[in-house]
Amino acid sequence: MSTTPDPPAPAPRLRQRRIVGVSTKMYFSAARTASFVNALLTLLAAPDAHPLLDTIDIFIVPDHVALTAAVAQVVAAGQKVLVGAQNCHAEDAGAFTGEVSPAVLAEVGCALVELGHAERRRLFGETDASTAGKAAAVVRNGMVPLVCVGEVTRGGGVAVAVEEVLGQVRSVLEAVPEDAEVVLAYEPVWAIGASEPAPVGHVCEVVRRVRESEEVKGREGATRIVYGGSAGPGLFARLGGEVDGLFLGRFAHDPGQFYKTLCEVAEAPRLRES
Ligand SMILES: O=C(CO)COP(=O)(O)O
Repeated sequence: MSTTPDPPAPAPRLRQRRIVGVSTKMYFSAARTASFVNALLTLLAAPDAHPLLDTIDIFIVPDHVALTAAVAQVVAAGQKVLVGAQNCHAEDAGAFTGEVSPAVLAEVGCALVELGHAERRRLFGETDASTAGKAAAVVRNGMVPLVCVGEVTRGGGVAVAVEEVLGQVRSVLEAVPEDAEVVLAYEPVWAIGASEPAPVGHVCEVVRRVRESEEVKGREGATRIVYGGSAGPGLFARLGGEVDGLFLGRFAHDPGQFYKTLCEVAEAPRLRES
C-alpha cells in the first residue's frame, strides 16, 4: 500500500471583487460634486446600509478640480470609496502646460485613472498609443488604469466588436507590467449617451470573448472587465454575472440611483468563477 500523500487539492480560483463607479464627466459644478459625494458617503454609512456593500469596490471619478475635495471627504468619512481621475499625462513632470501629472494625482490620493474614454478619443484625438503611454504612467505611479474600450459603430456584430476592442486592449496591456492590475471598461461608443445600454446578449458575448482572449486570460495581474454606456439601476442582474461591475454616467448622477445600483451589484448572485 502506497504511503505517498495525496497531492494537495488545487487552490480555488479567487473570485475577483466586483467594482462599480460613476464618472461625473464635465456635468457637475464643484458644489454639486461635493454634495453628491456627501450624499453617497451618508448612504454608505447609514445603519441600514446594505451589508454586502463591503464585498465590492466603489469608485467615483469627478473632474480634476473637484478631485482633492472628494478625496478629503472620503478620508474624513473613513469610507473605502476610491477616487479616480478622468485623464492624465504620460509624463510625471515637465513643460506640459495645462496637463495633469499622474505623479500629482497619486500624491493627492487618487487611486485610479480613467483613460481612453470615447469622448477623449473622438474630441481630443487620443489614440491607442497615447492611451497606452498614459496607462504605463498610471501604473508607474502606483494607481490602477481604468481603460475604456469599445467599438465605434453599431451593427457590426460581436466578431467585429471583439476585433476592435482587442486591438485597444492589446496596446494597453503591452505597455504595462504583466502583474499590473487593470480595469477594462467595455463601452460600445454607440451606447454612450444613449437612452438605453447596449443589448445584454451583445455585451455578454463581447466581454466573454475578451476575457477568454490570449491577451487577457494569461495575464498575471488582475484584469477586471466592467460595462459602461447608459448603464443604470436594473442592468447588472440582466448581465448574468458576465461582467465584473459597471461604469456609470448620467443614470447614476443622482446619489440614490448610484447607491441603488451598488446594492444590486453587491447582491447579485455570483455565477462565474474568475
Ligand atoms: O461614458 C460613460 C461612462 O464612462 C457612460 O456614460 P452614460 O452612462 O452617461 O452614457
